[in-house]
Amino acid sequence: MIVNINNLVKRYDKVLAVDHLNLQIQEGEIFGLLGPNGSGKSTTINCILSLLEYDKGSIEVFNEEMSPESYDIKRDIGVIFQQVAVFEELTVYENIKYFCSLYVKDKNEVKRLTEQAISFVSLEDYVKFFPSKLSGGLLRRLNIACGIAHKPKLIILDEPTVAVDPQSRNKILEGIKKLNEEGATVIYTTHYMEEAEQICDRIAIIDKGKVIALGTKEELKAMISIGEKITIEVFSLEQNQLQDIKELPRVLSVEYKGNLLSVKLTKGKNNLFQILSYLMDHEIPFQQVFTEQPTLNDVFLEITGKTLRD
Ligand SMILES: Nc1ncnc2c1ncn2[C@@H]1O[C@H](COP(=O)(O)OP(=O)(O)OP(=O)(O)O)[C@@H](O)[C@H]1O
Repeated sequence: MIVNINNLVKRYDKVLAVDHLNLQIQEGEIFGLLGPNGSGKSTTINCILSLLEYDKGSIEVFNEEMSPESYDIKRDIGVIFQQVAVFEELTVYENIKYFCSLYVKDKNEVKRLTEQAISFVSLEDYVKFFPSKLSGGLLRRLNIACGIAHKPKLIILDEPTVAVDPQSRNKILEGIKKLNEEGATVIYTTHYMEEAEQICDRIAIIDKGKVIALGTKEELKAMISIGEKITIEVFSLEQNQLQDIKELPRVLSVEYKGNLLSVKLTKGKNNLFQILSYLMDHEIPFQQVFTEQPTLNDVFLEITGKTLRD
């Protein structure tokens, strides 16, 4: 067990930010904390790091109780916060080297680790740049390189891709996967469900300071009734026909808006076939057809009644 959180409660005056939260994070996993803004992700991270005092509960990191003075534990943790924290007067290379040398004494080792961190976030072409000359995405990549250069066993990233361009976002996600393959355990907070699906081995969905669902993405999707979403471009549909489709086997809900018929169904064979057969039997013309698996947003919606991106 790398992190063990039991019954964590954290209040800010009247706001209950973390509400009896339990989490056990295993060695070697990329663990996602997925939840909307204000759900308590950053507060949980700050409690894990003992940067915040909490009201109740216990937190162990590497099987030891975490406290503000746990310097040995903190040495093995790399944290990347949302806010970029680098030195403006140092170049990309010098910044990473500086942060690495806070933990590593041997100069050759610092050089090797600095170069490796640069390659992890693909900043090879920018080593001589000063931070003020970097785009937002490149700056975030530099921030990450500074946090991971000393090869921590546990890497915590708090929403590292918010407002980052797609190219930098992909580099960041690829870098995190590489670090994990090399042995680091990763805690990754995000409100982007696609990212959680893309890189996380297990995901805790958080809402109002509570874990409302936990598992692999497959396990989470199996918790809900929706198995498939079918969307068909249909140009004219009568109310009674819509009702007929609603009554087909396994159909959970039907919506018809702007020439798009959207049908949610439970898992089953021939879901698409039965809907297309109905349209053809009734000589209802249709064009484009899409089918989708449920997303983590559907999981969130079914459990909480609201979407992840309100
Ligand atoms: N310093 C603070 N003082 C008072 N309330 C706070 C403070 N920090 C956070 N909160 C509140 O605690 C709750 C949890 O916030 P937190 O920042 O942990 O959520 P989050 O999931 O990380 O959201 P975000 O992605 O927006 O940072 C929210 O209601 C927030 O307004």
